[in-house]
Amino acid sequence: MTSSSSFSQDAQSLAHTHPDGLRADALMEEDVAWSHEIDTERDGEQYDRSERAALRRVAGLSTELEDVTEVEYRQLRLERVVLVGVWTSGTAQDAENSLAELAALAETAGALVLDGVIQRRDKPDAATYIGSGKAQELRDIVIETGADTVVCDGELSPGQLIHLEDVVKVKVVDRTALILDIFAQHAKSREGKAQVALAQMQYMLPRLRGWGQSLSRQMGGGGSGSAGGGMATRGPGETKIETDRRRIREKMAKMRREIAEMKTGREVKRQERRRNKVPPVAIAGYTNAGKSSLLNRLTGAGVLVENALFATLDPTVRRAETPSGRLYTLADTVGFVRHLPHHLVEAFRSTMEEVADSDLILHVVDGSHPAPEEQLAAVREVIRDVGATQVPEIVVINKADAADPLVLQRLLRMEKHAIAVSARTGEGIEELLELIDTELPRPEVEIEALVPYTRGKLVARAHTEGEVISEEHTAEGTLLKARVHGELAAELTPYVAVPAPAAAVVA
Ligand SMILES: Nc1nc2c(ncn2[C@@H]2O[C@H](COP(=O)(O)OP(=O)(O)OP(=O)(O)O)[C@@H](O)[C@H]2O)c(=O)[nH]1
Ligand SMILES: [Mg+2]
Repeated sequence: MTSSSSFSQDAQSLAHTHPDGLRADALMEEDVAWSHEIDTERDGEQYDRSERAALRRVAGLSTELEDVTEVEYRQLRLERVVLVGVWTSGTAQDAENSLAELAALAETAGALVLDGVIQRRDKPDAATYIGSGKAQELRDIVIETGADTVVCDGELSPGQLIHLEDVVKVKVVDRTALILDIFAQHAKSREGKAQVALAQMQYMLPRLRGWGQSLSRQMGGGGSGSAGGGMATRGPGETKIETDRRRIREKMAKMRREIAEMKTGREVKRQERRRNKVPPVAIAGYTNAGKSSLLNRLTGAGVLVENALFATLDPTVRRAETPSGRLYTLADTVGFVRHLPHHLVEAFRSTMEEVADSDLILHVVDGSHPAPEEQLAAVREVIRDVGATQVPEIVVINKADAADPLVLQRLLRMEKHAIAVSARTGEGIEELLELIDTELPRPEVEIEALVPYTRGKLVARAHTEGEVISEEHTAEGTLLKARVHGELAAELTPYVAVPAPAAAVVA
């Protein structure tokens, strides 16, 4: 794990203030339910005996490298993790896909995945996420593999995290913490960093561990024992945790103010872009679908227009040109992921507003993924969330080079507005560019004007901001036939030779 990772840092920095680690002192509802759960635990009786008899091991999750020297090197800096999921519904394949995605997330965060297990249950255990017996087995796997962290495939309550940690005796993190960590590592802009930090604090706040009621409950529960620490710290610990909570709250309030200020700056920039009348196109899609690759493919091949005006654009917004010469901006966006932590959806709402504000969405989906339909649905949920349903969408089925042709056919049949491409090989990219050209809203006014050479700038603007139909250099000036936006049309009015017929006004 790199030093920039807060996956480990979070725990470490908090461990500085709390030698006992992270410990919630507020009892959550789940905790209350716990004692009942222990006596009445009957998990999975309706499933196959074999399924509940053992934790189901998911093969092929290990990322252990062949090269010994590299393994040693990685082990120095990576966390060694065991994944655990609760399979409540769907097929075994669904459950394995979910765990495979968790493995990919863990690797993205810089962890080394040693093993993964799934337990079939009606619902996650209220106390320890997986059943208490299975938690003991998990402890054995942790010892066997030498793991230092367990990653759960869901959002665990503060109580569940504590109780499971007490059984497996290594750090337990959940999917939410993992995603927050990845976002923290990847956020580049000041605003993005602040938003993630805020979301992390929000997540951590109820999860700070202190020696409060949870300890006495733990001791009462018996068996699992408490994870180190010492009761001598109980009194002062409670006070300390309160001070820390207050400090975190103050910091969060300060960050909210800062984010609000940054948002104003971004708003100004966006309005500037709007004023330039360059239609914005947003690339959205599930994480790893190939959004950035597509951005590079679409704008990299000499199409990128160098323009000082846009030098201040966010680095992920590029200028591009359609085959017919119309300019548009192409924005890469944060990748979506299933069960995006709620705090993060809130925090990134502003970033995703770019999507709602665009004239066209390129919805990228990985055609080679085992469940592309689910990815499409997950992304659409977020698109709905940010109120972008009215924006036209092109479904770009990417990785056609690696996808099963039958799956591609199925997707193309299902999605009316879809195209199969490969950002890697360039297959289908020409067609996509054409499609963008037809889907982009067209400038509304068609004009024909004789522009004197002294006003050559207007002709240049017609090229960048509108669509030039024809252009002819005459003795008196440029005879221009073009489709432009209202503002430019007004500026061109003095030179209009033949007034545009009403029928030429295109909606
Ligand atoms: N085979 C194949 N792989 C591709 C293609 N496009 C992208 N990839 C690979 O898919 C992976 C993800 O690509 P990215 O462009 O980073 O995906 P992204 O959607 O921007 O991902 P996030 O920013 O993490 O959400 C990379 O390893 C790419 O090399 C493609 O057309 N074919
Ligand atoms: Mg990307």
